[in-house]
Amino acid sequence: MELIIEGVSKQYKGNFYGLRDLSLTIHTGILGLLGPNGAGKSTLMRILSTITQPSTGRVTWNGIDIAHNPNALRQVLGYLPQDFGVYPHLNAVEFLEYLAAIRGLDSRTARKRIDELLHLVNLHEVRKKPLSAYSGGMRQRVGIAQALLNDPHLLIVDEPTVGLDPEERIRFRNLLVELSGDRIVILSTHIVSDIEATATDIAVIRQGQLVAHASPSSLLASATDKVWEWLMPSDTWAAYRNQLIISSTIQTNEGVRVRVIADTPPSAACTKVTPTLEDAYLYHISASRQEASI
Ligand SMILES: Nc1ncnc2c1ncn2[C@@H]1O[C@H](COP(=O)(O)OP(=O)(O)OP(=O)(O)O)[C@@H](O)[C@H]1O
Repeated sequence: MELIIEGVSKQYKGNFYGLRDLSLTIHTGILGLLGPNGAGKSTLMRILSTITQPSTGRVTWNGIDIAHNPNALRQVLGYLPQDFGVYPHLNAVEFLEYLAAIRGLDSRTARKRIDELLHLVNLHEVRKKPLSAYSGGMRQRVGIAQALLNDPHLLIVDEPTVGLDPEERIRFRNLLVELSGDRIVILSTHIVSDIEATATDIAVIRQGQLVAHASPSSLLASATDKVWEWLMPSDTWAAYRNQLIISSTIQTNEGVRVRVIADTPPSAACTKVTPTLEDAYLYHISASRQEASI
C-alpha cells in the first residue's frame, strides 16, 4: 500500500493557498499529521479523500492517479471529517444502516458488519439509544464506525479529538491503534499528545508546506541540544516572554520554570533538558517561521 503526494498545491479564490508544493510518501501504519490552525491539514485530507482536487501536482494510490480514477481509492477509503454530523433522532444502528445503504452495501452484509463495528467501538450496549443522547466522544466513535463500514485500506480522520474530554481522547487514541493493523491511517491534529503514543510516522506542516517528516524517535532526536530549562524570578519573566520560544511554563515557589527552545542556551542559568515530542514540534514550526521571515 502506497499513497504518494507529489508537488501538490491548492489555491483558493483570492490567491489564498491551502497547500504549497507538498510532497509526501505514506506507507502502512499511522501517520500523524501535525500543524497549527490554518496549516492546510483539512485541505490535504479533503484532497486525499477525493472531495476536492489539487490545483497542481498529483496524488497516486498504489500507482493510480486519484484525479483520473477517484473510484480506485474511494472503494477502499474510510473518512471521518472534522465536522462529522449525525442525525440525532436515529440510534447508532439505524444511522449506520442508513449510511451503509447509501454506500451500496447489501443489508445482510451491512447488519453483520455494523454489529461487529459497534462491539469494536464499544457502543454495542447503547446501540438503541438516540444519537442525541450520546456524548461527543461516543459520537466520534460512531464516526469511526461509519468510516470503517467498508473495511478501508486508507482511513483518514481529521481532528477527531477536538472537544473530547481526556478520558474519551485516550480511548479514541487506543481505538485508532487497534485499527491501524494492515492499513494506512492518517490522523490530522494540532494536539501533539494525540499522536505521541500512536503514530509510526509524523508529518509536520505549516502554511501549506511540509516542515518535517520523520519517525517520532527521529523527530525527538532532531531537537536534541535545543531545549533548555530556565528557572527565573517571577518578576523577570515578563521581560522575556515575547523574546523566547516557550514550550511550557510552570509557576513554582522559587519562580517560573520555563522550557525554552533555542539553538544555544539563552542564559548561563539554563540547563539542557531532554526534548519531548511537543518541544520537537515547536522547534520545527519555529525554525520554519524563522526561515520564512529571512
Ligand atoms: N474554501 C476556502 N477558501 C479560501 N481559503 C480557504 C478555504 N479553505 C481553507 N482555506 C484556507 O487555507 C488554509 C488552510 O486551511 P485548512 O482548513 O486546510 O487548515 P487546517 O490545518 O485544517 O486548520 P484547522 O486546524 O484550523 O482546521 C487557511 O489559510 C484557510 O483559511
